[in-house]
Amino acid sequence: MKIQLALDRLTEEKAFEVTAEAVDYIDWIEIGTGVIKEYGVQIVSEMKARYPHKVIVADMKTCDAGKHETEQALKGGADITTVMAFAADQTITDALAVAEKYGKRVMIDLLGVIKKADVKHVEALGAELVSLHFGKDMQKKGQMERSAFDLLRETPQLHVAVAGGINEKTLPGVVKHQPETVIIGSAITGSKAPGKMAARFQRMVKET
Ligand SMILES: O=C([C@H](O)CO)[C@H](O)[C@H](O)COP(=O)(O)O
Repeated sequence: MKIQLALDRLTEEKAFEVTAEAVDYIDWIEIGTGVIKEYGVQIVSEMKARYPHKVIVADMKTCDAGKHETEQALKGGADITTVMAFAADQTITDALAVAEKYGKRVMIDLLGVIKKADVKHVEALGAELVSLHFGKDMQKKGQMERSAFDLLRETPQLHVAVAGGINEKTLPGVVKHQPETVIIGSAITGSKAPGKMAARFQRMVKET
């Protein structure tokens, strides 16, 4: 199981500082949506230049202009870019076509999706990687339900990442479902010792 470090709500300086501390214990580095909005795709390029051997995820959360935004992210150095599942079919297929051209990937963000049929639909469009996502604002009023994974029951071929308030307490419940990737943001970036915290998550993932 891989760990994707989500760099959200951080200054550029802090994002690189946290990454430097945590990088040995994580697999994928995500440049969060807000960080991209603040600094542009340039920060994705800088992260790739700094860590060429790491998979860089640009959390673009594209919901329109799929071709253009996917080009921006992947040409900018991302290995994976995110597109919202609720986007138009054309947005998703355009993004997937660009990713194929570059030999890279699109992660379809299932934020807000509640029907298995919608997951089947994005799979039918060609998606192979999705993220089960309990959003930041949703986290203000609760946490990911244990039943969240039911959404993926009819699409077992999909590669799955899981995100949304994952911390030391909730990680075991997530790991039980054996997603390929756990996306962890604030539990690492908000820690006083991000490196130690990332190492702890790595141990937990390996042991469970
Ligand atoms: O995608 C995310 C969110 O929508 C903010 O852009 C986060 O990367 C994801 O939720 C992981 O962060 P934490 O919830 O802080 O672990």
